[in-house]
Formats: sequence, C-alpha cells, structure tokens
Amino acid sequence: MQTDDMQKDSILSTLGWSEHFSQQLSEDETTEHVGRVSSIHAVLMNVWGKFGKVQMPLPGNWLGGKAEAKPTVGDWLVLDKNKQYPVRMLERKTVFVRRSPQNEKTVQLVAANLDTVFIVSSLNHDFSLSRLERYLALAIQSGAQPVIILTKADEANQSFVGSCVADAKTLYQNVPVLAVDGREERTATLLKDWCGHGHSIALVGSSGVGKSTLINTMMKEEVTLTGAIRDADSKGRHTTSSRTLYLMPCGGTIMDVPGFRELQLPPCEEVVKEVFHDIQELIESCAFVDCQHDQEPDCAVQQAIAAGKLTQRRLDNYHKLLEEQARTGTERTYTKRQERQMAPRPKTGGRPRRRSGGGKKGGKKKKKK
Ligand SMILES: Nc1nc2c(ncn2[C@@H]2O[C@H](COP(=O)(O)OP(=O)(O)OP(=O)(O)O)[C@@H](O)[C@H]2O)c(=O)[nH]1
Ligand SMILES: [Zn+2]
Repeated sequence: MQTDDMQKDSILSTLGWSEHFSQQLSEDETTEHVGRVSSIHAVLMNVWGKFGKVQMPLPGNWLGGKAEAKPTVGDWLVLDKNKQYPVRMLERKTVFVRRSPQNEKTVQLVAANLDTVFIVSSLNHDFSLSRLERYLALAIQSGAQPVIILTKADEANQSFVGSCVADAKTLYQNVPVLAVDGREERTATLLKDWCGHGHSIALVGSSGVGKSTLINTMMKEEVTLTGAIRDADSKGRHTTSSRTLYLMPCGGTIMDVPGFRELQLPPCEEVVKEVFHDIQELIESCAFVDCQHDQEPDCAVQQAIAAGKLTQRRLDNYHKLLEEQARTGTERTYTKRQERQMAPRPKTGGRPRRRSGGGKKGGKKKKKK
C-alpha cells in the first residue's frame, strides 16, 4: 500500500471507523465515500473522511420525520460518488439523546457513535450528586461508558474535593471519578486511557464547568473558545454554541457539547433503575410488593436510610426520575445495542411478598406466613 493510501486509511480508523460500520457497506460502496459528520450548522453538515472535510446540505427529504432518522454529529454517512450529498446513514453503535426541550414527546439527538461520555462538573456550586445521576442515566442510555470528571479541583478545599470524589464514586458501579485542574497539561495524561486510537469521547455538563478548557488541554492547542465565568454564582455564559468533533493528537476524537439549560431524560425507565440498582435491590426485600418506601413497616429502603447506607436525597431523586419517566410514556430504542440493554433483566431471588392492602402510606401489614 502507498504511504498516501495508508494515511488515508488511518484517518478513517482515527475517526472511529470500525468493523461495525464496514460490514454495513454493500459491494458497490467503498470507504472512499464514507465520512463522519464533524459538525452541523442549521442544514449544513461538515463531513470528514479520506477525502478531507467537505460541506454539504442535509437533503430536504431527510429534514422531516423522526429526529432519530436524521444525522447528528458523530454519525457515519455513505456519500455519493462526487461527495456532494449523503446517500444514507450507517447504523449507529451508540447515540446520546435527551428529551427535546420544545416537545416532551420527542427526543433531540446530541451525539452519535461515542465510546465514552465525560460527565463534567466543577468542584464549586455546580457540584450536584442528583445532576450527576441524571447525566449517568443519559450516558448509560447512550450505550457509551460514563466517566465523571470534576474540574476546578485547584480552587477547592482539599477535604471538599475528597468528599465529592468519594460521593460521586458511590453513584454507579465502578464509574471512574477524577478530580482535575482542566487547564493543566498533566490532565491529558490522566485521561489518556479513554483517548486511544479511534476512540470517541464527548464532554457533557453545565455551561462554564470547563468542557472547552479540557478539550483545549487534550488537543494541546486552543481549538475552542473558553469563557470566564461569573464569580457570584459559578454559572457559565454558554460560550460553546455548537457541537464539533475534533481529532486529538493521541489519535481519537473529542466532541464539545454546549452546556444544557434543560436536561430531561428520554424514555429510559430501565436505565434509571439500573443507575439506582442499590435501591432496586433493597426494594426486593421490602415486606410489601407495592411498598412506597415511605412509612410502611419492614421497608428495606427506609431501614437502609436509618442505617446510613442510603441517603434520602438519592431516594428522592430516584422517585423524581421515575415520575418523569411515567409522565412521558413508553420506552423507545435508538440503536441495536440499546435494544439489547433494554432487555428485561432476570429478577434477583427473594422471598415472596404481599400487597400492602391498597393503602398508599403505611399499608396494613398482613400476617407473615
Ligand atoms: N481554576 C480553574 N479554572 C478552570 C478550570 N477549568 C475551566 N476553568 C475556567 O472556567 C471558565 C469556563 O470554562 P469553559 O471551558 O469555557 O467552560 P465550558 O464548560 O466549555 O462552558 P460552555 O462552553 O459555556 O458550555 C474559564 O474561565 C476557564 O479558564 C479548572 O480546572 N480550574
Ligand atoms: Zn419499601
């Protein structure tokens, strides 16, 4: 193979091209005509492939219809022979979605084909365990691996940093949690495990938490604007206004996502239950099948709170997120992988339980068998 061809092939793998996509090509489609959407501005897309970057409009007949059917940043497209328009979109590996702020019944696609989602929060007033739980549900629903990055560790008191890291680690299985100064060069080294060749990362988090700063650090140059924040409330000013995919020097891609003002989950009840797997396990041991975990006798959830093993905050957020799910109807699936994740999990064993007798609170306890 000529050096030129090898370089062209390597750009595709750096962009994240893999077997998952190549097996979707038909015999007359070649990798000369595939590209990844690197940014979208209104109806204009930038598409990146062996040919470099080309700009093309989103075809009119792709504009209507469901949000899921339209390309978003990170999607792979097959282009026509002259690379002037997209012919079709390849099936996604993963996709990060949120509920559309304009219409509760629809979703908004944020980024596609991510391997890792960096959930960024700063170690100041922005730090909120409940918000992190919400982001974790979004990341897990996407099919990508979540990593929590706590920025501005340099400005915070060390014991606050330590307790925030410890608390964040308890939120979901073995979720990695790192406290960093996003402006420091060594932060790129700390994060290198998630930035290998062909890996795709997106950063999500409130405005002003330091997402663009982290991107510049990973890129080893200023590729995106960062904004000073208002000291009084630690809130950002929404410096980043569009989603853009960058090629990192270490050989993967990184995507900046504007800070969200509203962050509603898409339909994903099973994922919410997975994030709160500890509560789900406790529920299996409540005396009553329809326990509301409020004032019922023998409620394993309340017993765990009394014993300091679960916080009331986490239980309240669990109820809040499930109520949001109930309001917005049935679950939908966005990729094959997500479909598999949605498959009902086998129930853990447990003793047979009884109904509380219909009462919401303090249901009448029936005699144990
Ligand atoms: N001390 C300190 N300042 C930081 C750190 N990370 C970011 N900043 C500062 O925080 C401000 C906001 O950072 P940005 O990177 O623009 O935040 P953002 O999350 O990209 O904000 P949006 O683009 O609005 O979503 C800038 O002034 C950064 O210099 C950090 O780890 N330590
Ligand atoms: Zn209970």
